[in-house]
Amino acid sequence: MSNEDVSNGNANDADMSDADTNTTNTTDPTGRVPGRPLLAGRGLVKTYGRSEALRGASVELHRGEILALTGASGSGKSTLLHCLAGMVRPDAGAVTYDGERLDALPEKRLSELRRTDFGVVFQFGQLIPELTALDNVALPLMLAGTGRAEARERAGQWLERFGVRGQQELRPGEMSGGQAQRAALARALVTGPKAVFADEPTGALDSLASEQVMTALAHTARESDTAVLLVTHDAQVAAYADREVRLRDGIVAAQEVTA
Ligand SMILES: Nc1ncnc2c1ncn2[C@@H]1O[C@H](COP(=O)(O)OP(=O)(O)OP(=O)(O)O)[C@@H](O)[C@H]1O
Repeated sequence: MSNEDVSNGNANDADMSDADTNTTNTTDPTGRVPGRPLLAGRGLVKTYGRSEALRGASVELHRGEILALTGASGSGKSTLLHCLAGMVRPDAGAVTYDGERLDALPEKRLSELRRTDFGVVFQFGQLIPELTALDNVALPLMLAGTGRAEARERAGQWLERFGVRGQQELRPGEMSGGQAQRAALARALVTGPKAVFADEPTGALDSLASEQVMTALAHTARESDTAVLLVTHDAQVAAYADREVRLRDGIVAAQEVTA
């Protein structure tokens, strides 16, 4: 089931109120969920030099929802994820997080929000190579003020939960790609974020490791009502999402229910 051009806003529609998004109690054919989204981008435009990465894309992410962003290489998926995660400021349009205009926040408040409310997982290299898996996962807790012993204990529980047992004292270079990626997920989730941004989290993994990572991510998201924005090229990975939004040339070309 697919709906063409259902969600491209225009930058003038960027301001969003509850009334905009709360007009129905039924899920529409695109799978869009009623009620105020946790995170929304409206009419997002981002240009790099002569390259128009986003040309007015709009997308909504709800609590507990796993949303796959798909599309050809260069269609703007990562740029959209970066705008929604507050890592890149759009040239036009609005990003609203929990009722607050994210794109207009001062850098200090934005960094704080990213630390407290968001988790990120990328394709490669986000673990600190000098630290063990345990210390990598404990780090965000320590940065948030948790003491080292408690942070390490909680990190150990998260690693266990993600099936990283017996390798907690290994450094990332000593682990398999799948184990390292599950440790990276544990690190993204250990602080209890409301939203997780995963850009090709399984891009460097074989299909078994990819399945293990996605199962762990989907399970935790459901259990803790965490919203997940997932950029992927892989249809098998996108199948873990509740909904798929397909980008083409910087705008939303289609969205459909996948679950
Ligand atoms: N930091 C940047 N500097 C210059 N151009 C950029 C930058 N980031 C993205 N672009 C350009 O914007 C367009 C969209 O890129 P983006 O990475 O968002 O697409 P994508 O769909 O994630 O691609 P891929 O699947 O290949 O990762 C591309 O033409 C890209 O070259």
